[in-house]
Formats: sequence, C-alpha cells, structure tokens
Amino acid sequence: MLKLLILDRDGVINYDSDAYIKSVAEWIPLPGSIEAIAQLSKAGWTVAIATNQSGIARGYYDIATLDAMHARLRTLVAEQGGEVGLVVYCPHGPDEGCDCRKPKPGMLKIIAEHYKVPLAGIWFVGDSLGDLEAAKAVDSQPVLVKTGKGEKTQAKNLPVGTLIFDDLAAVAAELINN
Ligand SMILES: O=P(O)(O)OC[C@@H](O)[C@H]1O[C@@H](OP(=O)(O)O)[C@@H](O)[C@@H](O)[C@@H]1O
Ligand SMILES: [Mg+2]
Ligand SMILES: [Zn+2]
Repeated sequence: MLKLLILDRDGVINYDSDAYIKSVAEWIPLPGSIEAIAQLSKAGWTVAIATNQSGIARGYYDIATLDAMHARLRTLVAEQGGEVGLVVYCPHGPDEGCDCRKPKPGMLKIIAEHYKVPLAGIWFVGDSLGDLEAAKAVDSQPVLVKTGKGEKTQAKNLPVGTLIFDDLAAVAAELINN
C-alpha cells in the first residue's frame, strides 16, 4: 500500500508567525525540513500537506501568493531529489463553518480520497492542537513536532496516543529507519 505521510505546513515545514506568512519572502523553511521531505520522498513516501490558510479570508494575501509559496517548496524539495505530493489548503475564516478548516478532518479526507488509501493510522504531523484533533477525528496518528507552536501545544491536553518529536527531521528519521 502507498506509504502516505501528511504534514501541516506552518510551524512544521516553514517558520510560522502570529502575523501570518503573507509572502514568499516570509515563507522560510525550518532547518532540515526540506531535506527531510526529500529523504522521505526518495525512501518511497508520498508526502502530502494539509494547511489552514485563513489569511486568504482575512485578505492578508491572495491565492496566487499562496500558490507561489507552494511552488517554492516544490522547487526546493526537487533540488534535493524529492517531490511534494498533494497540497490542500483551507482558505476560509474561523467563522465560515467550512468542512475543511482544522480541527475538522476535511482536508485529510480529501488527501486520502485522492490517493485512495484509508486514513486509519496515517501519520499527520502538526504543531497545533487543531492538527492533532483533526488526525484523531479520522483515526489517523497524531504527531506533534516542537517547532512552530509545538512547544506551546505540548503543554495542552493532547489526544491520547499523540507521538512527539523535536522536528520534522526527527519524524523522517523515525519513518525511514524503522
Ligand atoms: O499551521 P497551518 O495550518 O499550516 O497554518 C497556520 C496559519 O494559517 C496561521 O493560522 C492562524 O490561525 P487562525 O487561522 O487565525 O485561527 C495563526 O495561528 C497564524 O499564526 C498561522 O500562521
Ligand atoms: Mg501549523
Ligand atoms: Zn475551509
């Protein structure tokens, strides 16, 4: 079966900011994250992304800018010999009642349907409690990294069974070496 890993974006792949990541210039990979995705990809993993992007609804940046950030991610990973799979984002605001904004699992379902794999046990790596709750809602494996908002999230009441790693590089090492 397909080896699928789903990642949150801000705070896992790139630095996050309470002021949102509003441009390609502000989209800066965390140390080791690009290499981790490339190594996973080269080891046969399909790496997909599920990211809340309420900054779109808030008018902080537009879809073209968001797409440019993801093109940059794809280029950087490709330069390391890897590739990025499906990127799904929720452009809605917290009050729009959409089905895709985490902690709802809508984006995880879209990704699973795209790759025709069950979500049960699939690792979803995030830095926020909403990421972990989205995973739990569809019986995926919640995985917390301590980058981004992760250290603050670690102090909260985490879903039972949440795995905790320092960063995405540590997650990749675990999956590739075991
Ligand atoms: O971590 P992912 O899902 O990739 O993206 C998170 C971002 O969309 C932004 O999400 C916002 O939350 P609100 O959407 O305003 O509740 C804030 O937490 C920002 O700091 C953060 O940059
Ligand atoms: Mg995040
Ligand atoms: Zn949405």
